Amino acid sequence: MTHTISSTNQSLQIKRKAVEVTKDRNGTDQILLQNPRGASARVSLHGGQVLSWRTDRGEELLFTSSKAILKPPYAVRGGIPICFPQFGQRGSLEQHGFARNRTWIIDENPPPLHPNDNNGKAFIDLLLKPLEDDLKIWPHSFEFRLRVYLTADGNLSLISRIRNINCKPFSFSIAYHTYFSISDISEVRVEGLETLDYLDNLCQRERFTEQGDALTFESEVDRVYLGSRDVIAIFDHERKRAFFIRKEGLPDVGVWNPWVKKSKAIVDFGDEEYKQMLCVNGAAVEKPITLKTGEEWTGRLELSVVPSS
Ligand SMILES: O=P(O)(O)OC[C@H]1O[C@@H](O)[C@H](O)[C@@H](O)[C@@H]1O
Repeated sequence: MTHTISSTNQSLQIKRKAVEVTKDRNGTDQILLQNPRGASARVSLHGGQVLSWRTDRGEELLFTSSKAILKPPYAVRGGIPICFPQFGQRGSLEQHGFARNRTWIIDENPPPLHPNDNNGKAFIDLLLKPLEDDLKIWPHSFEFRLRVYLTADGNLSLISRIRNINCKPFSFSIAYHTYFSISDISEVRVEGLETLDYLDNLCQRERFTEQGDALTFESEVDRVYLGSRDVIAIFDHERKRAFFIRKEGLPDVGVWNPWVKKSKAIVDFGDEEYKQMLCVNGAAVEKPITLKTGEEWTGRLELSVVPSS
């Protein structure tokens, strides 16, 4: 970052690099995205995981556990791990698939996206291809391209393109496992899921229908809401702000908070940290996505934060 004094009005101008690549303490590349107003996002090549998203006032919007294991191949408990090619335990793979545990690369020459998606400088393109060991447990040749993009307004956008590379049709599920930072789980409500059916992981995935006007929290929640609208909101009354989750190609929404007992059983999670985080995940779970040879799927998630009463 450089600081310069403008000769005309003597005001302090701060010039930031839109994209900077650094190394974390394990030697893994991390990419810092910054927009001209000072909002930022940090992405690791480990897991293609967004680790931080900050406002122009430097306020962190994503939760990371104080007990997170910052050593590959573990996924960091926080930020936005990507669950692919399996969400949860619905399949033969380890929970949430392997993409969050692999090293991605920077895609220097990605195929072009829709022009609007290039409208700015603060973005990075990542690429994951299967390793030989991955093909043994999931024998499908794919390319997973992920663009992480910080807009001029400070919104965080994730665009995924998954392609079948010349192999038999395959199916996958996917989720952006987003750990939102909140003031207190008892003070938040989620809107946009009312009247939807959901599968309850706490009751062997039994199907229920959401009855309330908005979702509030007073015990463990582990659900997948089915076929939701494309905008979901999380209102944080104490912090007087709301997150908006806009999604395309991701019909379902995972909602997870481990509450008291489960928190104590998770090694990389503090006993009391369930109060400060809520996972609301744009996902395609119930109906897996099938790609024939040469076909590509695109999914988008855009996160924004606004003041609210
Ligand atoms: O500990 P993991 O593998 O990151 O998973 C955390 C949670 O992720 C949620 O999405 C699942 O629905 C929960 O059942 C799970 O406990």
